[in-house]
Amino acid sequence: MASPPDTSKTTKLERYNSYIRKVNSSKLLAASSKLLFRLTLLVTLVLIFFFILNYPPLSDTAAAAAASNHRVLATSHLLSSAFYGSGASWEKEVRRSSTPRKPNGFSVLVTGAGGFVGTHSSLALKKRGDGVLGLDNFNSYYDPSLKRARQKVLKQHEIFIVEGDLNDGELLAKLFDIVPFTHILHLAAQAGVRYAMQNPQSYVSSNIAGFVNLLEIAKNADPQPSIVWASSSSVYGLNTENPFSESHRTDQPASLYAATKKAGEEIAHTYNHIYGLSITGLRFFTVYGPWGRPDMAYFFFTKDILQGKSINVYQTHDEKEVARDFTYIDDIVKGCLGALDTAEKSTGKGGKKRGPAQLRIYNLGNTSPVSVGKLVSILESLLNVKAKKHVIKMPRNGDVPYTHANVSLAFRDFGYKPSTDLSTGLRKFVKWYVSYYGIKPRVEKGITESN
Ligand SMILES: O=C(O)[C@H]1O[C@H](OP(=O)(O)OP(=O)(O)OC[C@H]2O[C@@H](n3ccc(=O)[nH]c3=O)[C@H](O)[C@@H]2O)[C@H](O)[C@@H](O)[C@@H]1O
Repeated sequence: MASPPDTSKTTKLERYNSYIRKVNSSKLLAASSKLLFRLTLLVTLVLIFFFILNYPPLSDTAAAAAASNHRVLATSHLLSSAFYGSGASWEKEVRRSSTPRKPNGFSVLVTGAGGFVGTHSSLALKKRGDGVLGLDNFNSYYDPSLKRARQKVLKQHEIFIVEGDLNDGELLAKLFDIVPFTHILHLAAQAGVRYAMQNPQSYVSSNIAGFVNLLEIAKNADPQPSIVWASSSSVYGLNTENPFSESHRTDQPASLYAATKKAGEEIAHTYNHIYGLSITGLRFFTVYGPWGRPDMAYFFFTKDILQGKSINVYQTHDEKEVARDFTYIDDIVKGCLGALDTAEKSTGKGGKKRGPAQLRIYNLGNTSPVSVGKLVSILESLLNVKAKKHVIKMPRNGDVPYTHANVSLAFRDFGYKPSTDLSTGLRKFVKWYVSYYGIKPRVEKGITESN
């Protein structure tokens, strides 16, 4: 009888193989569950991170605004690189918006296009046939819904705002890859004199680091654009000569805000000197008007007076009235366009200077200072409400007692001639304010009576 084949060896081998398979599969299982665990942990951490960044929601209080502002800047910086320009349609929008409609029209990058002066200037440029591309990070220094409402208006006029931060070099470089901008109107900034004591870093980040970043990109661009940018009357600081002329001292800033704007003027000198960038700085004097900034006195006085809240009216330490050369937005826009129109071409190419380039500084004011007390009484009559005034000594918060512009240089070079007095300008502002916030009936009488 034939003996059955000896299978003991193959059985052993099979058992051994099956053992190895089991070990391997349990190792695989362990490894994949480890991987799954790590992945879950990562996703949870990312979710927590974004939750923290976006919470609490926007608040009115200055402290919350400060924190929130920083968060938004940080998020916008992180997100913009990841999400901008994610497609052909985005690039198409960028090109379409920045293409001029008239022959020899400009192609202007307007930074801070969601801001007060940015919105008005963008509209004016677009209306006359220039191409305009906006850039804004929509931070929450003041109510972002107002910036979004301005963005809507720009969109209706076919102006596209790229959402991103000045400090995002990758984004800026990409924009210059797509569009050969002829000009930059640089209005993005951390504004406000008093807020600099609460959030000093935001001034350094926008007004210094952001400006340098923009100039770095501009100097490398081919063609190099001409640059017009917003400085501030606050650079005159403790200057006592009157009215303020561009030749007066600007080395005694009274606030960090003023110091960062003054730094911007010096930085502009450097980039002009080394790289041949054509740069014009405009010293704005307390700009006001429809679609204005809610952090400014005329704006929050209006809100507080209507709500029956008291307002603080500052006076100097020797009990004199505090006054400002309040300048209406339409005059400022004319000044911006005049500066753009007379800006010469930059002379450099690919980061190299090829000859001397234009470097200018101009005051854009109203040439007629008005006391804060008078501002309040104009508002009272327009709003038809008596203000609850607290006259107090100006806190030591960076404010200066008085501003007054001499604008003869801007008049000489581009015919700048402010034409709106404070009462007329405030009436236009109040008209806009009540219609924007839907409170027209209460103040209709005041606006019509003061017509
Ligand atoms: O022209 C400028 O350079 C600056 O103008 C404004 O700064 P400021 O003139 O201080 O404007 P507001 O903050 O609106 O103050 C206007 C006046 O009201 C006074 N004020 C402000 C706040 C307040 O509670 N009470 C009060 O009397 C201020 O002292 C000042 O005289 C802007 O906020 C700055 O961004 C800009 O650069």
